[in-house]
Amino acid sequence: MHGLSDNALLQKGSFINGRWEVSADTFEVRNPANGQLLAEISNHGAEAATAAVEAAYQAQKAWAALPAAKRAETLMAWHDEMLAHQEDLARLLTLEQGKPLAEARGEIAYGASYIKWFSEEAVRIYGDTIPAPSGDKRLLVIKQPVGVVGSITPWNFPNAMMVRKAAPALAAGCTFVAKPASETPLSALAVAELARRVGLPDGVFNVVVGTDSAAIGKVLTQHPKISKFSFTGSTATGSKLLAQCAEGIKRTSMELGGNAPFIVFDDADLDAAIEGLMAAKFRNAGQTCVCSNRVFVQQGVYDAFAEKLAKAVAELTVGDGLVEETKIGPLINEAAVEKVSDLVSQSLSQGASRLGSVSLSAEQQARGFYYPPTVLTGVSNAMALARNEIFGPVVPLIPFEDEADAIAQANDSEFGLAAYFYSRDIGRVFRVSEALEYGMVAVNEGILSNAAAPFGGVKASGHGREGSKYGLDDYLDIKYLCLGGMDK
Ligand SMILES: NC(=O)c1ccc[n+]([C@@H]2O[C@H](COP(=O)([O-])OP(=O)(O)OC[C@H]3O[C@@H](n4cnc5c(N)ncnc54)[C@H](O)[C@@H]3O)[C@@H](O)[C@H]2O)c1
Ligand SMILES: O=C[C@H](O)CS(=O)(=O)O
Repeated sequence: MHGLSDNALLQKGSFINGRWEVSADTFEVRNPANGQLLAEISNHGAEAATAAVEAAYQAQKAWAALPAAKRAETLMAWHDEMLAHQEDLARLLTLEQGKPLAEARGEIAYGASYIKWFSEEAVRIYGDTIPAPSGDKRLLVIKQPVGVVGSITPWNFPNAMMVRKAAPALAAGCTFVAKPASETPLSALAVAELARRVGLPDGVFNVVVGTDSAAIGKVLTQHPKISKFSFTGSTATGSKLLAQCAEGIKRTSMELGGNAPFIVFDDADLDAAIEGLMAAKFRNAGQTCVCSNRVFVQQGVYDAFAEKLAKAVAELTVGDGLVEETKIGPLINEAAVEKVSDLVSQSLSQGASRLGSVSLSAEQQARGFYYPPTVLTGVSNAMALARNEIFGPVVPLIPFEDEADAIAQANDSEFGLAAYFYSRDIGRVFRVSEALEYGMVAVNEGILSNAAAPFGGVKASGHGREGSKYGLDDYLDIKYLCLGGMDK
């Protein structure tokens, strides 16, 4: 079915306590490229989420008591299975989310790299001894898993966003209850099937699927046996869920929305900047949290850069992600197309101009949720495209005068996730990197994400870090031990 080699990877129920649970009530998953029905998935809610949390709680102490090397071994087996089934996982991902197959393959490898990274970190959860203030004491610090983790993730990276949380959680000795987006549950369920095959103990990793995200979310943010909630999604939803977590003083990680500036100084290598922008903007048809959202170009190179960019964008092929030549797949749904269209219309009415665009075929206009890659010039930081996360293949070009102007405009946003700039001046590289109010800054580079790096934002883009040596801290509690009477 659906061209899979291993049809058992297409699961349709929730994965709770090591078992597949199905319900008569179902919801549809459809291909955004053509509306094809892919599967009817069990529509679970609060009851299933509660059962998953209880199972995770029962499993957590035994999982944490395993030697870290044993947890690491199981995680690596999970990693190996993901790569062994990379093609099927990528195909499922493209079918339900729409991104080109090559990008989907990349997402599977990216997700697996977090499992590998944290299988290696699992055996390096060190504590401290602290010089005591008096001879009768010894001071120690140990780190312990926070407990049961609830997780909710978005549709744009349906494999990697969930795995990027599960890997450190399980490595730390926590257990995990995930709710994927109902637009794209198949990828999460396939990962759960691989977890079952490698022998993750029952209850350690659970996936609950359903359309009543609020009901499931209430359990994952407020159940007494939930210790930590980790969310990736929009800032609006993150804010709601953070408030729900506050009632029970849950630990949280929030990976939220972005509005990335991409700054091209007049001393930049323009061809390198074009290459970097094409990567930073058009990945997943512009539907990533770190996509460049506002492109600031210094006046002296504005026209030359705009001309080069228009040529590069005109080469982009739009189509079904399963077609190897496709570079730009569909957006996730009709509402996403309408949102991008509205932002472009508003900005044009506010004075922007359309420099270039790619034509959609009659079929693409009739079926699927396609939006043509588009370049707009004469945009200002006050226009709708600059004030909102576009989440589509649209590039607004905004001119700037000098370094101070670029920094001021780039920082004029409530978001603070990723920022990019191109300059060959080492003094400018340090001045601008330090002045930008973002959690991540890429210099002369368009792709900054990898498992070794601390991924996360500041301001309305959230808190916490995923990946890197810092990533485990989000799933560990620090315990201070004070040993007295040591002089007797
Ligand atoms: N910072 C990051 O790492 C990162 C990564 C990917 C996406 N994002 C952000 O996610 C957004 C796009 O994803 P989206 O449209 O799916 O976001 P969204 O916030 O609408 O949905 C995210 C998840 O939250 C669930 N959800 C929605 N409302 C809920 C509620 N009231 N209670 C519980 N769960 C609820 C959804 O079902 C989905 O699983 C963009 O803003 C993007 O920037 C951020
Ligand atoms: O959309 C958000 C993802 O975190 C993007 S990335 O693949 O991690 O760069």
